[in-house]
Amino acid sequence: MKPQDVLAGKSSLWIFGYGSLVWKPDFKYKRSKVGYIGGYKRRFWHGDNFHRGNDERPGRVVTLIEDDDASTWGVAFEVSGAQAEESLKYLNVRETMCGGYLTKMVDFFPEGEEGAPVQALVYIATKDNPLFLGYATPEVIGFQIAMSQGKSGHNLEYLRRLAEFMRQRCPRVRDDHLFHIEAAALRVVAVLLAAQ
Ligand SMILES: N[C@@H](CCC(=O)N[C@@H](CS)C(=O)NCC(=O)O)C(=O)O
Repeated sequence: MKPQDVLAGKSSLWIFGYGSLVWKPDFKYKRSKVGYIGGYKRRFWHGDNFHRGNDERPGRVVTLIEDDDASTWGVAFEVSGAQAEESLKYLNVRETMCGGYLTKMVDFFPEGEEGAPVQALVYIATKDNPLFLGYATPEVIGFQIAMSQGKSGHNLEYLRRLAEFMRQRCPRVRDDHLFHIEAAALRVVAVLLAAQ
């Protein structure tokens, strides 16, 4: 796949989303497919002081951490021609608000399709990103998410919509990290409501 062919509309580019992109791509695309990439685990280890948090109280969003034994489920979006140009321009702005994400081409395996994987572009926030927060327990992450909000909305919305996507579109996939954090965040909300 040559970039000039994608921009000329002669071939397509697939963009893999695994965080907010699965429920809010906010760019035009030809079609989308649910599926997974191998060699990475999704973790709420990246800070966000814009979309879902601020400088005083950064939110937590997901990134991908290399792990040969892991896979991450999400959605790949097919773009071509003007759509490709517009989506890449848009994502470069959206993702750089969180300190910037690297881009990589990875093998994407569409659900239910036997053939060869599709090459897809993925945005990854690496450990040397200034906003990288790294490991914390589900309780700590859940608390941070329950208490953060930014210009795109509350961090809880980000968490709940990703969890809902996994429950509805990938019901057979086990994602303990995601669901333990969701349960922890909801416990914080319950305590705050009870204290009112
Ligand atoms: N690269 C991730 C997106 C990670 C992510 O959620 N990035 C934040 C920026 S740090 C975002 O787009 N937030 C938009 C929002 O929270 O509405 C994906 O493939 O879904």
